[in-house]
Amino acid sequence: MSINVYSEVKDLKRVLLHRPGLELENMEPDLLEELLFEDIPYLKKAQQEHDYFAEILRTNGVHVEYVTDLLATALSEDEIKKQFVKEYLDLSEVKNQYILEALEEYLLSFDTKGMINKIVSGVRINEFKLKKENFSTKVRMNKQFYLLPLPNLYFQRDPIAFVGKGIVINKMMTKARRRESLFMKYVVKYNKDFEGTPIYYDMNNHFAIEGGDVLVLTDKVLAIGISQRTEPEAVEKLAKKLFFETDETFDTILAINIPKKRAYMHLDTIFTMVDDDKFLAHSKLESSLLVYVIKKGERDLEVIEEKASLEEILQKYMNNGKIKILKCGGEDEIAAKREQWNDGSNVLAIKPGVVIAYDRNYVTNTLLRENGINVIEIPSSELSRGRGGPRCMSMPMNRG
Ligand SMILES: NC(=[NH2+])NCCC[C@H](N)C(=O)O
Repeated sequence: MSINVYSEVKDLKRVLLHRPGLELENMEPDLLEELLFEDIPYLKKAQQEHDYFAEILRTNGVHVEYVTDLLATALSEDEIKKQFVKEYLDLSEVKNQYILEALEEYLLSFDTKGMINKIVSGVRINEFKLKKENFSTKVRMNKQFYLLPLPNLYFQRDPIAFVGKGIVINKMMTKARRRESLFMKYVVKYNKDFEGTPIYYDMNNHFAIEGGDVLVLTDKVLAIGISQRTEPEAVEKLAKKLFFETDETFDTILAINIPKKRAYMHLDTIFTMVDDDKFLAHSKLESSLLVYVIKKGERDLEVIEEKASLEEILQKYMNNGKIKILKCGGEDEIAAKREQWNDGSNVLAIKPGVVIAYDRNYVTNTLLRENGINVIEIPSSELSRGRGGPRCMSMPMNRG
């Protein structure tokens, strides 16, 4: 199977998801901020909503894969499984040797699927007794978890990004999510289905980048948000890699400087592509933006600073005078803010002009329809509580 992502809107053929599970039941109010949630979704409903989303994808001809299944296949050999657990624990906050040894033993006592589920849902302090204890273990264990859950895993958009025929394995900005990238790193390395997939960025790099900031506009142009989660150094490194060390067709990156705040989190929180010439964006984004246009020069990157509306910049660099930006929530300021908050701008295109959107954002969805977009709605009362929409919940592997 080869990766093929040269567009945000072309026919979606294969996609990566994670069905939310017990990790949501290990969230409690005191942990919410650290775990990047504002509220606790009700698991049973969240799963029903997620299954509906997956089914809509399937009925539209998209092959759905679950990251935990791909990982289980990758970890089928004991040695690889052990190596994964070691690397996973290295990325966690646990430093105490006795606790590390005990955790390793505990995790490896499960079969592979069970172990992966455990890693995702988190390990509570009361799950097992330490064989060796000392003063520091006592202090360290004065909390609820050895390993915190990964409640954000259902936002498969962020830990990696498939770009062209390769993969960007992200160094994630927050501690809460950093461990997530390891899943697909192991899949690409050890799951035969992904053999030969080139790696364009690795999570061991120092600078952060997250998939929600990476949009593949055409086979030439990428848009990457410089945001709360993605640093300019990471964009620069990726640009050099793509332009000069691969045979990819990309020659332009629009590095869009967006406010470094939670409401703007990733570029795709405020801006998604819905058709060959139509985008949906946060209503406040339209005016003037600073965009660094990174071009493939002869031997080095060439950077031009553009200060104009996003519409003008897209028209110019995508070479399409017809490009139009629709506003999330339309002209109604309150609706714009409400629907933006519930990821009204974060839709997933499955074909040019066909998108999957949360049903709750009805003002935006109506506006999309008035502009000729076919909107397929999915239920959203629980999934939306994690502040991510259909695009955040999915990672395309093949479009075309
Ligand atoms: N691509 C996205 N917009 N992802 C949204 C992720 C939301 C998640 N709770 C976080 O804070 O990381």
